[in-house]
Amino acid sequence: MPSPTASHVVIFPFMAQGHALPLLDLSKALSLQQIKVTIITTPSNAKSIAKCVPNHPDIHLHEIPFPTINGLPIGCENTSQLPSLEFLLPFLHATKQLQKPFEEVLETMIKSNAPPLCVISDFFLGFTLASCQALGVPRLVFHGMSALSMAISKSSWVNASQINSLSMLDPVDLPGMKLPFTLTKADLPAETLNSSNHDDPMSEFIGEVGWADVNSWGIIINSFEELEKDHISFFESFYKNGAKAWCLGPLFLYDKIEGFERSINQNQKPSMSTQWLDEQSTPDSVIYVSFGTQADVSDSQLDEVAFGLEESGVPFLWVVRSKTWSLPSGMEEKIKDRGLIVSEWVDQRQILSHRAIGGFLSHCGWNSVLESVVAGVPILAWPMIAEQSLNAKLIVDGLGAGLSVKRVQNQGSEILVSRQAISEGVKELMRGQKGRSARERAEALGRVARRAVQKDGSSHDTLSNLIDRLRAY
Ligand SMILES: O=c1ccn([C@@H]2O[C@H](COP(=O)(O)OP(=O)(O)O[C@H]3O[C@H](CO)[C@@H](O)[C@H](O)[C@H]3O)[C@@H](O)[C@H]2O)c(=O)[nH]1
Repeated sequence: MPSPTASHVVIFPFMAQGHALPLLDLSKALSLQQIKVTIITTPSNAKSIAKCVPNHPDIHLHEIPFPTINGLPIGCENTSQLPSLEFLLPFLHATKQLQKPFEEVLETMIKSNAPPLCVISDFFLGFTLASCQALGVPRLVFHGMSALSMAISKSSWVNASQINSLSMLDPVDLPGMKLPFTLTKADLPAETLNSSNHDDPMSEFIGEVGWADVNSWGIIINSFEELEKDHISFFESFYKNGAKAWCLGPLFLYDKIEGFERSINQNQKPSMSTQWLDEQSTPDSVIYVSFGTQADVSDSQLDEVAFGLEESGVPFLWVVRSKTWSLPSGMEEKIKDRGLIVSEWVDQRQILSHRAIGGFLSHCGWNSVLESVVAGVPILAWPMIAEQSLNAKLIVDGLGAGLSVKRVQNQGSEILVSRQAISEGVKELMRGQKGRSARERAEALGRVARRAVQKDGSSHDTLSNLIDRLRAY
């Protein structure tokens, strides 16, 4: 049992940028509340984490070795290093072997009279619950998604047999849930409809970590109450033992709070993207294009993006992750005065807040959605995998802060977006009336989001309440 004076939290992020980054920002939020943080991670992830968390006396990294298993390339310690998403399941199974070293870290803390107030660990690291329960430490689970998406996913998992009898574009009604948009079966993450398929290994894994999820002490949500208040109690109803959901976001805003700005070397040259954006003299004139860290986009689809951006006539900054793709021939010459394509990691938050950026063609990962909204940048939504369709529906239909790119399902399962659809969507977002009104909505929402983490804001107060509850546990 943690002592009432303990002021120490253990954070164990999943090894994927979209999941880890918000928890690193949470460590900064906690240290602002005089809470010490130990971040548990593996050696290669520790190197990138060290670049993101400031050199702060209250934030420590503790490394545990990543296991070597058959079916996973050696040295692969982060989903961004996987050759393709096909390796995700072996990767997820490998992380289960982190249980023993994780438990040893907790045991050492307890033996040395420094038990943590709680462990905050990712949904995918379900094994942490058993260790926490055995050692009497509360586990808070973190999903990286909004409460709305989580509530829809959990309800669809429970109601899968009824939903499976519908056709893809039929509206889905989830009992007890008030949705801010019309939901169809096509919007739902594939795994959520597989709950009764015991032969599907991914569903089996989700079922396993899902059990640990609902038996956790609480849930950390990277979102803010003003956005989620209509779904929180429905979401909490899936949890046992009265677990509470704590909306603490947008967590990345803690990165900007005084004392925690990522250390910037004054002599360091601005990045190529920043230099290029600085040269764009018209505010809101450039569209930023990025599809996150997980989705695999085929080379032929990337060709369509290139042609679509070129046809739109709109200046663009595009981050491409593919190692195999190159620009179609003749394209470099056509776009050289109007577009910048980069293949390295960029500071997306900084880019979105640049005055030249006026729109974001995005896959709608939840972090990107939050970062765009906070910057007052409307989204051209192109969801690809996981719960991204739900985020896209929320931003476009629920909040009016974006537009949808037109997607067409071809004969196979691939969804193709044509160059015309990209060009039309980009032009409407950047220069059309619908884009203008989406920008106004994004700006208004951004103001609410920023207020949430300020003193007396909803997320700020919720964090203080959470710490009080943990101290009283
Ligand atoms: O060059 C880059 C690329 C990405 N990022 C950052 O990386 C994060 C990416 O997160 P997100 O936009 O959520 O995309 P993914 O990592 O692809 O998202 C995964 O994780 C999300 C959070 O759980 C889910 O919503 C998505 O469906 C899932 O694919 C964001 O903070 C970006 O700012 C950069 O800073 N620079």
